[in-house]
Amino acid sequence: MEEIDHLGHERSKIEFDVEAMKIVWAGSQRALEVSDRISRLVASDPIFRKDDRTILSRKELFNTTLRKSAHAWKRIIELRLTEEEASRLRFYIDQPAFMDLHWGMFIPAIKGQGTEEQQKKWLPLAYKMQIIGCYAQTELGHGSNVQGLETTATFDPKTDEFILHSPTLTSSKWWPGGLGKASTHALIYSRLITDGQDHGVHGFIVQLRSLDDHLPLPGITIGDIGIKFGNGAYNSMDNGVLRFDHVRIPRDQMLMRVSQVTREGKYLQSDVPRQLVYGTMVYVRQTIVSDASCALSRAVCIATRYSAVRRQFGSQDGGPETQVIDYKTQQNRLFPLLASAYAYRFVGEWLKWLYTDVTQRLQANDFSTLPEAHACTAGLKSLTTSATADGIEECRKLCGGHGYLCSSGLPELFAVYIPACTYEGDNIVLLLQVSRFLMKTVSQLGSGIKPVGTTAYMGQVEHLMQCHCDVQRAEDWLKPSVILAAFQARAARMSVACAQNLSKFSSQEEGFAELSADLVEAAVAHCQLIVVTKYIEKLQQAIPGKGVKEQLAALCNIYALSLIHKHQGDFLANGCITPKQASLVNWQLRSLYAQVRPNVIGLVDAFNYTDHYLGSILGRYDGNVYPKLYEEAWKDPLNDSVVPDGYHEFIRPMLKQQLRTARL
Ligand SMILES: CCCCCCCCCCCCCCC/C=C/C(=O)SCCNC(=O)CCNC(=O)[C@H](O)C(C)(C)COP(=O)(O)OP(=O)(O)OC[C@H]1O[C@@H](n2cnc3c(N)ncnc32)[C@H](O)[C@@H]1OP(=O)(O)O
Ligand SMILES: Cc1cc2nc3c(=O)[nH]c(=O)nc-3n(C[C@H](O)[C@H](O)[C@H](O)COP(=O)(O)OP(=O)(O)OC[C@H]3O[C@@H](n4cnc5c(N)ncnc54)[C@H](O)[C@@H]3O)c2cc1C
Repeated sequence: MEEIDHLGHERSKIEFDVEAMKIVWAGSQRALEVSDRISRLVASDPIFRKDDRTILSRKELFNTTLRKSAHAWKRIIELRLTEEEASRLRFYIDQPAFMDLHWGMFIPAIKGQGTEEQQKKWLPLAYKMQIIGCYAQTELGHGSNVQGLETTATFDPKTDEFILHSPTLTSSKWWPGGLGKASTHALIYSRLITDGQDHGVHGFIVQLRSLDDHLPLPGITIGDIGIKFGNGAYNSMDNGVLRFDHVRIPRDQMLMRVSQVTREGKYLQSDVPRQLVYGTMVYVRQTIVSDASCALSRAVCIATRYSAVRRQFGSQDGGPETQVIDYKTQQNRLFPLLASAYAYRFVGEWLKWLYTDVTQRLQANDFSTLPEAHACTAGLKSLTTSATADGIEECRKLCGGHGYLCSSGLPELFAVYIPACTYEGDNIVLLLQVSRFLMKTVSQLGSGIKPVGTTAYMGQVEHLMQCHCDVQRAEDWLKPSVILAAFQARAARMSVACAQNLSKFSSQEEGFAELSADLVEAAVAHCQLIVVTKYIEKLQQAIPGKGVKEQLAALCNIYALSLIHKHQGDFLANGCITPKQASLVNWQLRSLYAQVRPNVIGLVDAFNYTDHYLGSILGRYDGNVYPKLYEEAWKDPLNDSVVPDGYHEFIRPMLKQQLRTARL
């Protein structure tokens, strides 16, 4: 039967080159080719099916994780996939798994914190999957406060070993993904003790399970921490609990790039800053920003396609009702999310560059950009994950009742995504790190130290404190210089206000505690400025393809102006814009929505997601929503029998009872 494209009418209206936009989204022609090929490979392989995931029991679900991971590894070897292709394969399989932690944290931690010798020993084993590793930092009692971890690694000079021990219940490792059932090894973060002296938290490679029968090694208690939020979702991951009872490991299993313990038990600190122990988190936070653009774009793709299919009200003379995407309220909720997905894509690209740059500098013993890399990764991770979690939920609501069905794909996407606001650093805790960085920058302004990088704008603080926005007509809001000036003035004024208020407290610590809510808002303003700046910089590059740059520019303006509208309290209270200018923002937004409206289906098609990856009936490429929703309902196990299993036991006696009561 010929397939009908129910969105064909929408596609016929698109005014730009969607294929060229796909390249921009993917990052390059080659990246698009890899993504396209691998996503189709996954979609066509029945082992990677996921449409039944929300109705599987926990054990069945975990079993599919093991089966999919083993099959993925087999395909990686058979097809001789490169590291990039293998990582795309895991991405499109789209099921959280111990492999994510093995490749995403265990290996990067050894690379970042291990000596050359340690890397030579452990990396080949890990690359060949002859060991499976996880990243075990968090404990039952401490997650955010890494310095508060309680697990101890005490050096025993007699045997040249460390003794790993969990002294209290709260010192139990708790949460690490892959720890519960799959990992054979872990990177354990614990307090290093030599000669009775506590040197703080360090990383150790520890074998947990036998490589022959997978049983825990002596002294190790290990298991899964239990079911998490939502059906399917993150429950495919074996987040674990682990306790040590005086477990011995050789001395050379402490990661020794940052500091060393000699054979004699002497503790030596190298020139490398101590914060490098936190380096793996910086790396992962950077990847999480790009992941946010993937998760948000996925939800937006579903909500946009469905909004073009769905019709409510407005039928005239028996004609079709109005597509819900044509309601201005729908556009006002949806289009800023579409714009955010693109904005996070570009800031994610930039952050990747920043991370690569800082890594190269670290290798050359230049640590000067580490504080900025920490602040940017922490802040942008926080900003993008919070907005994405909220955005996915908004997309569910944009799809009305059908968005609440698991077959819309949105409940599972939400459930799997929301812990991103917590893992790799609670979002508020991370914003407080950004605000510390900002307060330090402000305090150094008078001392001749010139702010650079993302805080360079603070160098013009005197101007930014008193400048006025010169918008007079709605179109003035389309000028990048006007947008940047408003965001810079807002960020600078909020930071300076915090710094001035901090100086009123007798100690910095007390001030930070009291003003933490304001400090978090100043950090958000700074991070939003970074996203807007990087988007505007992206538009200054050559971008080929008919109409592509114009669409991207419209989305950039929607992103920036919708933020000004949402946070107009900040902009008005700090005198960055006037009430009249705030109302002109809305006029301009409405006109931008009209400009992108004919193109929105093209803008989500440019994500190039397969129906398998989207996992949503509402977001199907062909828009054939209703017949497929109807078909899907009958697949529910409740519909296996016409009369439910419990009828004779529960329904029938109740009905009969009611009959007797009625006769009485
Ligand atoms: C539908 C299906 C979809 C399927 C999708 C499938 C895909 C999903 C797969 C996703 C996989 C994701 C897996 C997630 C795995 C999660 C792992 C984890 O969560 S690991 C644990 C992470 N833990 C944290 O992030 C803890 C947060 N806490 C901290 O980072 C720190 O403790 C702290 C920074 C908050 C505080 O540290 P402390 O030492 O107490 O700090 P100070 O504030 O005193 O700072 C001292 C000094 O150091 C600087 N600093 C701090 N951190 C860093 C750093 N990382 N790098 C560089 N510098 C750092 C700080 O700025 C201070 O500097 P100073 O100059 O002294 O001011
Ligand atoms: C799905 C998932 C996967 C994970 N995977 C791993 C893993 O693989 N390996 C690993 O080691 N860990 C992992 N974690 C643990 C994760 O890193 C921690 O949960 C996270 O760092 C937050 O720490 P916490 O749980 O201690 O939160 P808490 O710090 O206890 O936070 C509780 C509340 O207190 C607030 N708060 C805390 N400190 C402050 C402060 N100074 N100022 C103001 N407010 C504050 C927070 O904002 C939050 O609202 C995972 C967690 C989840 C949910």
